[in-house]
Amino acid sequence: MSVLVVGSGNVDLVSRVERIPAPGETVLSTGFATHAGGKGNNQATAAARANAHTTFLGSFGDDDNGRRLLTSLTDSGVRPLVRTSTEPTGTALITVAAGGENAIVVNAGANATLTDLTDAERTAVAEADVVLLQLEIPLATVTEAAKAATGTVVLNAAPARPLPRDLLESVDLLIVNEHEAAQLGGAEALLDVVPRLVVTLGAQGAVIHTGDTRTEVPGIPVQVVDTTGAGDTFCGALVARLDEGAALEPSVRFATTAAAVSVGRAGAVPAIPTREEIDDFHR
Ligand SMILES: Nc1ncnc2c1ncn2[C@@H]1O[C@H](COP(=O)(O)OP(=O)(O)OP(=O)(O)O)[C@@H](O)[C@H]1O
Repeated sequence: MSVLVVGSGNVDLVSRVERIPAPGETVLSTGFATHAGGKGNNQATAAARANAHTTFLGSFGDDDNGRRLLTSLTDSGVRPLVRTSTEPTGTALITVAAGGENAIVVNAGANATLTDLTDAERTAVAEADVVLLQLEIPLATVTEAAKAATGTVVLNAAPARPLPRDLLESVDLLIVNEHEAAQLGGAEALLDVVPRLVVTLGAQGAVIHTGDTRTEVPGIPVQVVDTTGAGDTFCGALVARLDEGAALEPSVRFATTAAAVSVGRAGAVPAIPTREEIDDFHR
């Protein structure tokens, strides 16, 4: 069994400030850190740490940030199938104010060059048992991968944007948060096109929609430290369980536990739990 994640990799450059600077203004940072990020990178990491045999297909620059992402992926057990672009590795410049307010500038960089899959890339897509996609790479590539897949196609439609019908028709399972669900026309409209839908509800957990059935999976109460990447942990863990042959409901319960562990810890990638940590959570 195997999971292929086709998606983005970014390096997050995070500066803490007293307040967000106004245009033209310079403020001094009170702390700085860089982290591996991007939804594709995070979700591949989550799937691999949950024990799935995971490959990541993406595009990084020939630069220190790209090498950093590759190291982060391989350290988590992900097999990288990564192009080297002449564009720089994607970055997110994140400014976080003391009150929690933030201002973010994203440069897609190499992620935007992940177009026109090569024969080897199409073969990897076709051979995967589960293909997991998000929307931080060109939409045409997401659609191309969804159509080339022969296994289960899971789309996390984030960040939200209008989706072509032929993409949705290739999706077996759609995962969205409640804002994305609303932006895409609501659960009922989506279920006209996709057979299975999971809507995540933050601390409340998630709802599974399949045909006429609606199943609520409650969130697990935890002391919240940092919710960054909770959605990515949820998606990666969910596909790891699906890939083992588990049904959707137990897979969503497993993902809810994994995401709860991650919100109890700081950061995105550092907070993503291993299989052992997820299994131990209830003991
Ligand atoms: N405060 C919380 N307590 C427990 N679990 C949480 C909490 N917040 C999120 N989760 C878990 O993470 C899952 C995804 O969270 P959410 O619905 O906020 O998605 P998201 O908006 O994509 O997340 P993010 O953008 O913060 O990564 C939820 O379904 C839930 O299982």
